[in-house]
Amino acid sequence: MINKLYDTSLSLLTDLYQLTMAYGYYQSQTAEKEAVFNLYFRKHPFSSGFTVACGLNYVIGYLREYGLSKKDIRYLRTLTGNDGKPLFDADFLRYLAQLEFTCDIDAIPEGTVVFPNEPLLRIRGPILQCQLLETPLLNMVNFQSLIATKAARLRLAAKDDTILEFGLRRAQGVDGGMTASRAAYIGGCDATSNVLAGKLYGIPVKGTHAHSWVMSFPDELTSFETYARVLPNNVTFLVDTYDTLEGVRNAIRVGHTLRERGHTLAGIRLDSGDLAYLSIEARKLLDEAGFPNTGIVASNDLDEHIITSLKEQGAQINIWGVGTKLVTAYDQPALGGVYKLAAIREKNGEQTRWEYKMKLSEQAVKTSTPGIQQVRRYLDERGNFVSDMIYDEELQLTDAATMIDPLDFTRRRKFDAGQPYEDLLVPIFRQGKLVYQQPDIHQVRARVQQQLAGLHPGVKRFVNPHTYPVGLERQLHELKTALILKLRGQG
Ligand SMILES: Nc1ncnc2c1ncn2[C@@H]1O[C@H](COP(=O)(O)OP(=O)(O)OP(=O)(O)O)[C@@H](O)[C@H]1O
Ligand SMILES: O=P(O)(O)OC[C@H]1O[C@H](OP(=O)(O)OP(=O)(O)O)[C@H](O)[C@@H]1O
Ligand SMILES: O=C(O)c1cccnc1
Repeated sequence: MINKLYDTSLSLLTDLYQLTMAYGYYQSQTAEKEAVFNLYFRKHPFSSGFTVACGLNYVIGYLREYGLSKKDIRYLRTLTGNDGKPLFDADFLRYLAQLEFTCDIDAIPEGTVVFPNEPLLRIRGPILQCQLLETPLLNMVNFQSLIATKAARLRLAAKDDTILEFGLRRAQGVDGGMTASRAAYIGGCDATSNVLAGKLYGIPVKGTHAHSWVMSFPDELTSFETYARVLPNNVTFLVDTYDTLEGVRNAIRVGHTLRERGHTLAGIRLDSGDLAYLSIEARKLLDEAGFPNTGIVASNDLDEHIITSLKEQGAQINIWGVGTKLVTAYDQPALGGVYKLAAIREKNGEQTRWEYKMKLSEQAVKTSTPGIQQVRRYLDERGNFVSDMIYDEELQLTDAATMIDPLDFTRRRKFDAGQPYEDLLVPIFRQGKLVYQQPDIHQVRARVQQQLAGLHPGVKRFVNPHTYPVGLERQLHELKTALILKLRGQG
């Protein structure tokens, strides 16, 4: 899908330092060393209690087409170092030209609610390949997860109302607009105004009309009459160009004509002023005139907090048009996902064994977790999510397990063998071959709502949400502690 937007190979969509490190691995004969990297984030965006995983579909599309083209190699040949000499030698460029993607990838499916420090993607394979993928995978997963989370929050605020995504004009460029429309639909929007997103992703497209339509006629009534004549099956009038409530009266006048011709006045749209007051007044006018089923759309810099407030004020709005603050993730424009090395397979004579790796940091939250990680989500008897435990697949895990709270090691939870669970990471690629049956976009969207239903309401509230419990399985915790002590020279 992503490759369709650009008439070029996207295999150079990476930071230069990935290529220089790849060159380093190649020249030091370690390029093929098996490694495991994890992609995870450390903090929810928007002070949210949850994040929605999104972007895997792009990752799959990217990796299926992976391979440097002749033009890519020609370009790399032109790169020079500080001394003006070529950065890469011819042997390395030949190696890159023949490079095929052969990694194993496991991932948490799109539409799953996820939490800090859980690997959303686990990449295992030759270290050179894993390294090259750091930047594109982060690029795809960070942004789409951010927007899907914002949209899921809008859905929580709007409850059963319709949400239309109107963001394309304010989005961060062409691809930002496209991926935002996709992620917004997955997160819970019902339709987009972005027609290319409709075509490429199968998202329903919807819209009203702009002020310019009204302004291009001598008066508002004529503009509404003309619109209704041409598009009688798509009538939602923007009523605030001159005077909002007068606009509603004009909409009602044309609504009667539409009705006589067998059509309906589907809606009116408010785009300025006090949306609570105006929607209540508009609702009264519409009801009194016999249009109780005509919808009221509101737009104008909306976000989940304004929608919540408008609902508390009794606003009579049942369709929310949301643009700028959704597609730009206005209050937090990036998710800080990272990609960290967790293990390398070392040779010891004929034997090989995993050597676990971790990054220490002055800040405890920035210390990475080593190991071949999997996430086990424990459920209660009704299928509600109880807690997530990160464990190491290489360590023997019996069905009964103890989870340690990473912020307070004295806090432990025991799960007995009968406790239902689901392991979240599923195989996506094996040896570079896709082994995953991809759900369609509508199934992913439905999954978000199923997942949100599994979360305690406290985790979903906007103000000081409850922290969903995520911990390390005891053996992994002990291994991590031992490794920290060793790296600090105290082990
Ligand atoms: N009753 C309300 N309660 C809370 N927020 C509201 C209410 N009515 C409108 N808003 C929000 O307040 C902000 C109003 O912004 P602003 O003052 O720029 O709009 P406006 O002057 O009415 O319209 P515009 O400048 O776009 O023509 C918008 O984000 C809007 O969604
Ligand atoms: O407010 P947003 O959430 O971004 O939603 C999209 C906005 O785009 C349109 O207005 P436009 O930007 O053309 O002009 P306006 O701001 O003057 O209404 C529309 O009328 C909305 O107000
Ligand atoms: O269809 C609409 O009403 C619309 C589309 C894009 C931006 N604002 C509004």
